[in-house]
Amino acid sequence: MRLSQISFRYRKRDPFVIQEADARLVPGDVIELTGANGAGKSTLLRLLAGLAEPTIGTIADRPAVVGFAPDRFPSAQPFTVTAYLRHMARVRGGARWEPWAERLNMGHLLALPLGELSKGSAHKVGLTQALMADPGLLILDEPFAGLDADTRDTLPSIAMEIGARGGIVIASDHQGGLRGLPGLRQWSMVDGRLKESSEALQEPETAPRAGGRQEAVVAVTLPAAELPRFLARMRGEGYRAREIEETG
Ligand SMILES: Nc1ncnc2c1ncn2[C@@H]1O[C@H](COP(=O)(O)OP(=O)(O)OP(=O)(O)O)[C@@H](O)[C@H]1O
Repeated sequence: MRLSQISFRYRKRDPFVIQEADARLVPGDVIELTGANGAGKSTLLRLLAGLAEPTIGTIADRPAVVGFAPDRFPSAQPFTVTAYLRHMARVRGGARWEPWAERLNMGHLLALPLGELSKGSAHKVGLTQALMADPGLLILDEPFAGLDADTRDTLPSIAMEIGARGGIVIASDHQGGLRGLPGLRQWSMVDGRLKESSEALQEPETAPRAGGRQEAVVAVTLPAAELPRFLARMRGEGYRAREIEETG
């Protein structure tokens, strides 16, 4: 999936909220998006999800199935959690929501009306709805906000699993909930500009450069078609691995 020089503003004459963002996302990427309040994170996520179109520039090769868990789950709907998830499963062509509800510790919530849920519980409904369709692109807006401790611990492994089977995961996060995941890409929005930290590709400053060094960075060239499987395998073995350049 590729973002080519995308800029976005909500209305003509408004200032641009996103300015000339360029990025390439490949299967297996797990990305953390940070930035100050109002920096444009939610806007960028909505553009990635296809819920808004860039004012300028293009987004190409978006995976066919997108799961999106918004910052504020719209809980003012007259359904119980079960009725809502069943409905969404039908819309998603018979997707299975029950295993996700179990994994996200939602048993005690299923009979409750959506309107009675706390922010964290409503967020779990949003997560289940986003996960059930086995998305090729999973977009999570502040997924850790208000979550209970067990679910906070579960979410990074879910993100890794989706990456390992060739999906792309991007989550805006103030809380560092995905930090420490091998190969995590770190994006930040600063004054409407998208920046990527290249931390994952640098040797730590503390690592001696020769002799008994602790880490090494290697480049591997391989057929493009094998990239998702290769990245997933490396990450599965605990290495930080990501694509660094497009060749040919
Ligand atoms: N529907 C809208 N119409 C007009 N302006 C908007 C709209 N939604 C957001 N904005 C403006 O766009 C800018 C970026 O907002 P956005 O919600 O994308 O930021 P954010 O980084 O997600 O912030 P937060 O961390 O507070 O959620 C802000 O100045 C905001 O006021």
